[in-house]
Amino acid sequence: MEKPSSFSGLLRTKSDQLVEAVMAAMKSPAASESAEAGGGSVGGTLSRKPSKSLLAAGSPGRGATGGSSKNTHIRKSRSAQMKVELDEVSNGAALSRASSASLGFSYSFTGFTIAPDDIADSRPFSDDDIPEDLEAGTRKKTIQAEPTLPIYLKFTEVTYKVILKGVTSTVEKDILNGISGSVNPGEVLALMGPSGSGKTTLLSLLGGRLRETNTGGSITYNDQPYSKFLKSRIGFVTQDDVLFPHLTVKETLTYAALLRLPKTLTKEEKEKRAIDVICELGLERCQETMIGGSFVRGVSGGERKRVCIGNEIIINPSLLFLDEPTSGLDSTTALRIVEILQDIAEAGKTVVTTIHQPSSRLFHKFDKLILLGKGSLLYFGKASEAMVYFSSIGCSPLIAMNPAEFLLDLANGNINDVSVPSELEDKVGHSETETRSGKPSPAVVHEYLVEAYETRVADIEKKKLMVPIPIDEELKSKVCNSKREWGASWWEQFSILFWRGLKERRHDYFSWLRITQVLTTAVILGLLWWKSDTNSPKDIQNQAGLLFFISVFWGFFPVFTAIFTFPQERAMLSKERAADMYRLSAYFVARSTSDLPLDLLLPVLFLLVVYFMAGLRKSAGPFFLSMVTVFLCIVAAQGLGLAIGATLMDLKRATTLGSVTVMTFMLAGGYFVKKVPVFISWLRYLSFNYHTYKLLLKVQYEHLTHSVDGMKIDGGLTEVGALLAMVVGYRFLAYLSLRRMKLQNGA
Ligand SMILES: Nc1ncnc2c1ncn2[C@@H]1O[C@H](COP(=O)(O)OP(=O)(O)OP(=O)(O)O)[C@@H](O)[C@H]1O
Repeated sequence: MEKPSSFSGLLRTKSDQLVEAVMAAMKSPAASESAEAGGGSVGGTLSRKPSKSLLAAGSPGRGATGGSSKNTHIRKSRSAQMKVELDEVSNGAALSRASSASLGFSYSFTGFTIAPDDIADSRPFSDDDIPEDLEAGTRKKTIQAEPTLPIYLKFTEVTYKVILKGVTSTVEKDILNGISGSVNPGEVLALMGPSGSGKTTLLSLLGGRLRETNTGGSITYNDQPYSKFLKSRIGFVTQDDVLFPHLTVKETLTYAALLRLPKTLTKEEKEKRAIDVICELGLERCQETMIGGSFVRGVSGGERKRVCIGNEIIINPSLLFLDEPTSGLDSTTALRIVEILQDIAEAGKTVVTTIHQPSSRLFHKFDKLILLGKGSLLYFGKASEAMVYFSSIGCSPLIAMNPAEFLLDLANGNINDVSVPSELEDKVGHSETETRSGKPSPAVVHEYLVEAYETRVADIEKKKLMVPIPIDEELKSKVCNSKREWGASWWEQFSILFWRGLKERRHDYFSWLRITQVLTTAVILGLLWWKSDTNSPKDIQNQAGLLFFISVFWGFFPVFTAIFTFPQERAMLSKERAADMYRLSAYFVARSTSDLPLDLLLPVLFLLVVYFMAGLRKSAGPFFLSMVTVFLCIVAAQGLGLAIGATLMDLKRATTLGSVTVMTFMLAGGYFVKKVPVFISWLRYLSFNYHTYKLLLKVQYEHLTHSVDGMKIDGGLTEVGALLAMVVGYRFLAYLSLRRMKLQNGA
């Protein structure tokens, strides 16, 4: 084919041809079929590569179906005739091709107007959006070209309910009521339905992310139940973009590659894979840009979504689940994302996606469709046959509308612009609104649609699900393998997570605010205790106040910084653990040590200022021992913060408990209360302030006295032992709490 002078030039030429083809289609039913067939090739030229659904829509088989349903309608009424034309639009896809080719201009003929939604959806790709090499056809599309284990997903009579506990009673709520369907390698299944209809719940169940006792029915992968093996074969893009805001696009994908790709690949090969995914998703221009978040400006919403998809497709998954990948994106970006999904499916993967309100262009790109309404199945089958099915049960749009909009209206029970069969019209109730509108209530429409699907289609579809999948037993049994395959050894995981943690928090790391805060406190303390001496017991007591403050200061801050560690990363941890990216122990050790360098640098600066300004014991030994004591206090206090955060996983509750604990430990630290009742005196042994204070007293005054202000100065080993036990014990508690969280999530 002759190369057009520009991409938009090509589109304009083809759109003119399409307008003619569509006009011919509108004039005669027979001509509509030939127009469709002709349109197929045009549509193929329009998309960046021949789209499966467009080509399929142009096939004689599908055209014939659209034609026969149309003839039935023509015999009915004038409004039915209108419907016929609309059916032709949606089923034959000729007009949808025309609308996508019309590229933003509206046209009206024979009383038919392209729906405004379609026009809005028909914005052209800008030439800038098309990478030059791709446009010229020199770049080979490589998305996920490597073969993977094909996975056939089948689900029968899937149910899910939640138990809602009220103050006085417990209520069971059905979220899904017997959903059945299937999707094969090479296909994209779209889950559609109004908000709250159960799309996310169904997707989570299919993706193995929701495995609770209150589920029913069967979900099989190559006719086998879910196994741990699948965790590393499934990509799951969640509705919310869970990414580290301070990593760049390239860093995000590189760390994902290093952690998730199999050990058989070298580090260089994994890094190259990340670059390939960047190119394949068209993220080259923003690869060095930070992801960004609520407070940091970063990549755009569409780019962020593509990074999320990249994070999952980097492992070349056999099954890819996406929860509303196009929400909040403009129609052109949404189209690009759906085209990427098509590419992935065409490479032999199985793709399931929820979608809120796709434009007509997007709708025609899905192979299969599930329409849910209030947790019940209203339609499962080929997306291209959805309109035919609803026509067959007497529901068709009365005005031109995007098929997805029509289906969502139906699923919502809104039949304002929909012709309905007489049996449904007869069910108009006596309520004021129903009498006024002359339409049955949404609940009645819902009931009718559920019943229609149950009686006309469900059994046929269920029988199809009984047919064994066409792959050999060896491949089927692979899915049953419950052995986990880690992408990296424990040490590699630790080191990758450690460096990732450092990079993510690099902006915090040398935060001048923190350094200024610590130095200012040190200077104020130095001035208040300026050149203090130890000539008398009273002077020693005065100086001891400074030592107690140091033990409180370095016990307080680490608790409150560590409390945030796990609750803040909860979503990321759940997501990555669900994908078996690393061992929890590797993450835990990396995360709890990656902040240590700065946490230990700040007290050095602090002590250098305070120690010499306040005139503490001037020799190297006491200085370094004081430093080690403060280090021990910090690491023990951090342990407590980690344990509280990991146990509660809720910042509000954790900070409340943290402040009560820190205050109690400070009071039991031995400075304020001298005569503690015996029954509560054990509390001081739990206080890191108490042990730190005793050690600091020992370091400063053991050569002068045996006790300071009633505190006995002794060997110090007990205090060191107690602090070390806290360092390990609190961390162990934090680790166990994280494990428990994992079990609760079923990940
Ligand atoms: N754990 C739960 N407790 C109570 N209700 C729940 C729970 N999980 C889901 N639901 C309810 O189940 C219904 C379906 O939720 P789901 O998130 O699957 O809907 P959705 O179709 O994905 O909605 P949206 O399009 O708005 O994301 C909603 O009414 C939701 O409130």
